[in-house]
Amino acid sequence: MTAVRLRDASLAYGSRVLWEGLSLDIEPGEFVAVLGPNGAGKTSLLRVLLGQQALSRGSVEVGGRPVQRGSAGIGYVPQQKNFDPGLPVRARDLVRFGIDGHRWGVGLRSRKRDALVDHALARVNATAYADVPIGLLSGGEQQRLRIAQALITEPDVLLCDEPLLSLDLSHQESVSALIDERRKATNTAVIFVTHSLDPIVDRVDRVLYIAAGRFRVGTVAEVITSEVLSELFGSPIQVLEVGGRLLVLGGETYPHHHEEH
Ligand SMILES: Nc1ncnc2c1ncn2[C@@H]1O[C@H](COP(=O)(O)OP(=O)(O)OP(=O)(O)O)[C@@H](O)[C@H]1O
Repeated sequence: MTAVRLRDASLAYGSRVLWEGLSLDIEPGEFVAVLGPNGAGKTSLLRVLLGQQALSRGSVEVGGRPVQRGSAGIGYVPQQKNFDPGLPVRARDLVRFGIDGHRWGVGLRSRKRDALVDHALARVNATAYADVPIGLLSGGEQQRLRIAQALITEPDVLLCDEPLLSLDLSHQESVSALIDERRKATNTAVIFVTHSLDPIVDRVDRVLYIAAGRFRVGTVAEVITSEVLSELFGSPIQVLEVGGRLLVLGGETYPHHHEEH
């Protein structure tokens, strides 16, 4: 069954159209990166999939059903803000909220919950700091816990909003490897909003690039080209390959790593 299906979907706030005519099927286990300049409507797309924002037109289904707020079939890693160092919440408490905040968890015995939390912590290699207050952990460690929280209900779809923001290179690599391993192990579809393709370019199956009220969908090689992006932005964009990286100049400047294709 298709993990996410959008049909002729449009989103406008008043007269401002963020995107329109978006038809897209995302398959189980597929890794889709969502790119675009600030304000293009990337987070709004995630909000649509979460059932927090209605489409202006068209339809959206997740797991073959119309989207539902609070569905256990969707895991969500929100845009990162570091936790306050004094916050009296341990790592395991944060992960546990992934169960307690859901109808999914109603009726589960306490021992069963503890076992699920331990398992989720182990899967993201966070057992060693399970009892540490989250505000004392590094950005990368905090991000692992958010991923554990999002995955504890075994969702079919994982939505990530800039999950690598403010992480150093080694944490960017380990967090994206973690997400990639998980989607392969459990066939979870991943929709990953990002400003930089660099850490995930080898992992993504397709890119959804949104700009100027329009969008393009395809592989990195199909979409990240001067021709396609200039047409999308409606102004000259240059995609340059420099030292094995792909640089997009104009519109907004993003460094993109590029593999030989
Ligand atoms: N509920 C709302 N009502 C009106 N306008 C909104 C609403 N939510 C978002 N917007 C506007 O829609 C635009 C798109 O917002 P969105 O957060 O989806 O963009 P984005 O692509 O995720 O941007 P960024 O890269 O900056 O995070 C923004 O200009 C935002 O101010």
